[in-house]
Amino acid sequence: MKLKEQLELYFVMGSVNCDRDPREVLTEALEGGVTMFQFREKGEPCLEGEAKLELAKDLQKICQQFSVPFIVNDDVELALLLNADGVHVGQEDDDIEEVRRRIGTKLLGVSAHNVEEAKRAIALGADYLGVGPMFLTTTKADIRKVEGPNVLKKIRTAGITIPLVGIGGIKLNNASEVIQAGADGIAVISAISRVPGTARKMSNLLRARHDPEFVE
Ligand SMILES: Cc1ncsc1CCOP(=O)(O)O
Ligand SMILES: C=C1C=NC(C)=NC1=N
Repeated sequence: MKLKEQLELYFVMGSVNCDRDPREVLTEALEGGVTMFQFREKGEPCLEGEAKLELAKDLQKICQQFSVPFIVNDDVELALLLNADGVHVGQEDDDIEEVRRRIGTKLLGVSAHNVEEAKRAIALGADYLGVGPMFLTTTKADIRKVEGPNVLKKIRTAGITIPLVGIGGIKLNNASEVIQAGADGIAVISAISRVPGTARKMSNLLRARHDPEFVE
């Protein structure tokens, strides 16, 4: 399966984003049609050390049962220890070239906020970009200015064809807007982690656009 297809419904989550056992939340999300998963253990009070490692191992096993890629946010050490399928880093995180050197051919996702950051990430070896925040969100404390889906159009107009997901405040009622603006998929935290059944609804919505009689 091509990376653009794998990025269609990208669930990002950590224990902080869950009101119940993250293992149950992930299993239900994967049953609902999530196509890629990122373990992002951030915020207050996030797990560390042994507890973080144990949860990561369990979530990776669940992804393997569904043959869905398991990506680790920021923690390159953990990604290598688990032989994860890839890492996702921010523009400011460890220098992107250094991360690429350490992970070899594993997937490298980089956050980008505008065209200039998108170009920089690509030059440094990104395989896909996470662009946002698309809409207002309280899930991430230190979000940059909300540029909206328009920034996706600008990136595509700049001739950038790399696989892209939008992220930030994406819900069932605004997901289509992100795709129409040029994203290959959507990256979602709370809409899926806190509301059972949302993954299935988003999956159906996203897949419908490939149906022949689909009219936008
Ligand atoms: C990690 C991240 N990066 C930009 S916004 C965001 C949080 C997205 O969370 P939610 O899907 O709950 O709005
Ligand atoms: C900040 C982020 C942006 N995009 C993605 C896919 N994941 C992230 N953690």
